[in-house]
Amino acid sequence: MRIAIFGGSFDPPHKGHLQIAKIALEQLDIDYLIIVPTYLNPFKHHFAAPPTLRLRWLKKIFLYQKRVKICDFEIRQGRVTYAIETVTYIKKRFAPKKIYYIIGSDNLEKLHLWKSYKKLKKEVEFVVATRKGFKIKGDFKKLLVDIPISSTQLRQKPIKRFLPPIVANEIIRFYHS
Ligand SMILES: Nc1ncnc2c1ncn2[C@@H]1O[C@H](COP(=O)(O)OP(=O)(O)OP(=O)(O)O)[C@@H](O)[C@H]1O
Ligand SMILES: O=C(O)c1ccc[n+]([C@@H]2O[C@H](COP(=O)([O-])O)[C@@H](O)[C@H]2O)c1
Repeated sequence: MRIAIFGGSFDPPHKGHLQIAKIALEQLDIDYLIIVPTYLNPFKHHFAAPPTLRLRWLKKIFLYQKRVKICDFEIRQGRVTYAIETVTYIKKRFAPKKIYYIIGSDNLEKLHLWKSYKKLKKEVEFVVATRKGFKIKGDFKKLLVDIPISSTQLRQKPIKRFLPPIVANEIIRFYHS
């Protein structure tokens, strides 16, 4: 089996994430895309929406996509979880032949600081989604994403057109009422 892992805070999920998933399924030679919401990103200090709510939004969004799995491994840990732990778990659970790990280009600058980076690099092939304002330095497989939105912007301001329609109202209610 060949898979791609797409980890993220998804606080909230938005159309940039949807485009990454769509392009990954179209362009990477994978059987499954495994989306892994964080409990808390190792480089962040807090989340706004609780982990179980972010998990629920993702499950709703991808309900009918058979090649997408939402993995609650990190959320079940109830603490900061490192990508190397998640990869180790996924290797045991699915025994994949190939693992891609998808990140946006904004995450590239600090990628070398991820826990056990050297080991991680041997276990996975990083794939980088383009993001306006963040150049891609290095030789990575790329996903050409062009949705100029971030979760930060959506926490500050409700912009419905950038939200996944099925959960848009719920998300706006959570952050803005
Ligand atoms: N619009 C986008 N274009 C390309 N990559 C993106 C985009 N939005 C998120 N990503 C990437 O998807 C992954 C998950 O993103 P995350 O959930 O942190 O969203 P975010 O919009 O970056 O959130 P925040 O503003 O809170 O940092 C990260 O690797 C991030 O770089
Ligand atoms: O493993 C690490 O050291 C590490 C450090 C920083 C970020 N990550 C992961 O990178 C993914 C993207 O994070 P985020 O918050 O930008 O969506 C998410 O799955 C994080 O857990 C992982």
